Amino acid sequence: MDYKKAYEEWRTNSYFDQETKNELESIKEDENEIKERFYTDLEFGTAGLRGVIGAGTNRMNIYTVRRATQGLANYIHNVNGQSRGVAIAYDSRRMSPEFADEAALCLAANGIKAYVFESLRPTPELSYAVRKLNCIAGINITASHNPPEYNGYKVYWEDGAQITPPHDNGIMDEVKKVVDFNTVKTMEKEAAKAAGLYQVIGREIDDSYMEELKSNVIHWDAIQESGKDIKIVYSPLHGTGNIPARRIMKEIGFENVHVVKEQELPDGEFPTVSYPNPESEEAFVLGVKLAKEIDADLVLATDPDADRLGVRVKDSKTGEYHELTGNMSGCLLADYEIGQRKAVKGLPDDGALIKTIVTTNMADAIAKHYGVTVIEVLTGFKFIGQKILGFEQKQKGTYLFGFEESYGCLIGTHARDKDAIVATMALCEAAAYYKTQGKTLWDAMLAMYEKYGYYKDDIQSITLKGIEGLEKISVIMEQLRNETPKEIGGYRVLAARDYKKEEVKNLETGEKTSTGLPASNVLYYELTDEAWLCVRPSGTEPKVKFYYGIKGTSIDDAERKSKALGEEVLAMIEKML
Ligand SMILES: O=P([O-])(O)O[C@H]1O[C@H](COP(=O)(O)O)[C@@H](O)[C@H](O)[C@H]1O
Ligand SMILES: [Mg+2]
Repeated sequence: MDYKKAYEEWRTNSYFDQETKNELESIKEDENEIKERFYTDLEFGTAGLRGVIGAGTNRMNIYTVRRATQGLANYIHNVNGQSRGVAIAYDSRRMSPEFADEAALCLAANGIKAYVFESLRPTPELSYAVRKLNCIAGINITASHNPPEYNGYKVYWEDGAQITPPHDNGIMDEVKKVVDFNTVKTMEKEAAKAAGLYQVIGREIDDSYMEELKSNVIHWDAIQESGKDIKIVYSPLHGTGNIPARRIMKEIGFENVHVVKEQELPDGEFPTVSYPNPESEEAFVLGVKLAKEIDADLVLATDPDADRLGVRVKDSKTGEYHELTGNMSGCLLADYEIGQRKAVKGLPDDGALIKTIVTTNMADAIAKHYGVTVIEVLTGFKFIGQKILGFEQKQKGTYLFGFEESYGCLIGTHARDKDAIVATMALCEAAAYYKTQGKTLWDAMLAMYEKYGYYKDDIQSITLKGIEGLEKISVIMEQLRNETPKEIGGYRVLAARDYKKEEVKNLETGEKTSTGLPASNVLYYELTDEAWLCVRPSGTEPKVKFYYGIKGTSIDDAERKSKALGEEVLAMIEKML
């Protein structure tokens, strides 16, 4: 893309507003900034569009949001779905309500009805609303847990999952075809409302969403018995979780919930953290502080769009609060949900647990224990959603549970994206259930290690921003791709999977087989002693991620092995930078 030409167009064309032009004027001496903003169009990644808010083609602003929506509208017309409408939600970020309205009014101007939530809502509720309202698609304006300068645009198809092939490519192609901004339609809100093309939604969807969640409770008896004794600290991290997470806990019988006041209200600047990711240590500082003051059993935090649930659980022996990673809380919930479902009503013959290629191998051990099939997909909850649709259509299988490496799981099939509200509900229920057995969630976690093995998984992510960062990430990937390591951290490489080439190479025999998954820029090394390492560029943040896992013989052994491999991985990264 000729970035100078694009920059000039945005500065001079009467289509763009004065504020945008002023912003662009202020960078006229900064060649690099101009290039960063205009060298490309913002592209769809793991979870739709995500970018820094500001003027430019590679930024999130009303023009790029309208353009993406015009492409979506064109695609909806291509498949003749215009009569079904599109559900739209947004989070607590800067510009989120404005972008939601821009999307709605672009759709309306294209004759497609928009159902817009009256105020902020979680991602999983939007996913639910798409199916509930029989919409053809859905949009959520959110950049999840990214830093405050970001916003984003998640796109859902009629099944309630984020777009995957063929719709993602179809939509992206339509977006690319929108080259002239004057072909992007919009209309006035009052006119859209009068024409019945802009409908506000809220309460009815909230109520039925809550009912759907509750239908997944297995042990009402346990909640009744010990729910009120469990003390919970909860933080919505300034996002959308506050109302729904508290509502579900209250409605199922957890009354002893203490909200982190400083993080209670929606605020797109996320003033108490540098970025609102429950996976970061700082997100839990205030929550754990409050937990210690009141002696809480668990600390929960949802990310701004409430699809990730972060967890800390109290160790009754030491009084310490242990972090549960996404893998750990995912396993805890998988074991509880599948195990208790089996005990209470039995499992379907074709029950399946869905994980991604970077989810812990403990998931496989759990599935094996309950005689359940494991299905592996690429990173991105959308691929788990895609499997659920497959089960509904023609593929054999019944969805039991699905989870990722990062925080994110889904209990039930009401939503087709990860759901931190239902996860909050299930985790509280599990805490109540284990309490009736005299155990804490941490005890349950320890019991799982004993039962399934001491799996420990971790990640090292390196942030590499901008055009230069992208290039570095691509150099790292190519370097590894061209020179397969024979050994990593003292473990021999048994097989190297190159998901881009869709190929698994057995390093001992030289034999090549297929990965069985669609092409994706991911490298995966199977190591001796059930260890592994996987490298992929993030599709939501300017990062390259190194995921790894080991299996130990005790907690201490696993800690030691994981730390050692982590150091080796860091040294490897250091060398490549
Ligand atoms: O950011 P969220 O909570 O929407 O989560 C999104 O990004 C995560 C990380 O993706 P990546 O490793 O490509 O950055 C994905 O696992 C998840 O499925 C996706 O919805
Ligand atoms: Mg999120």
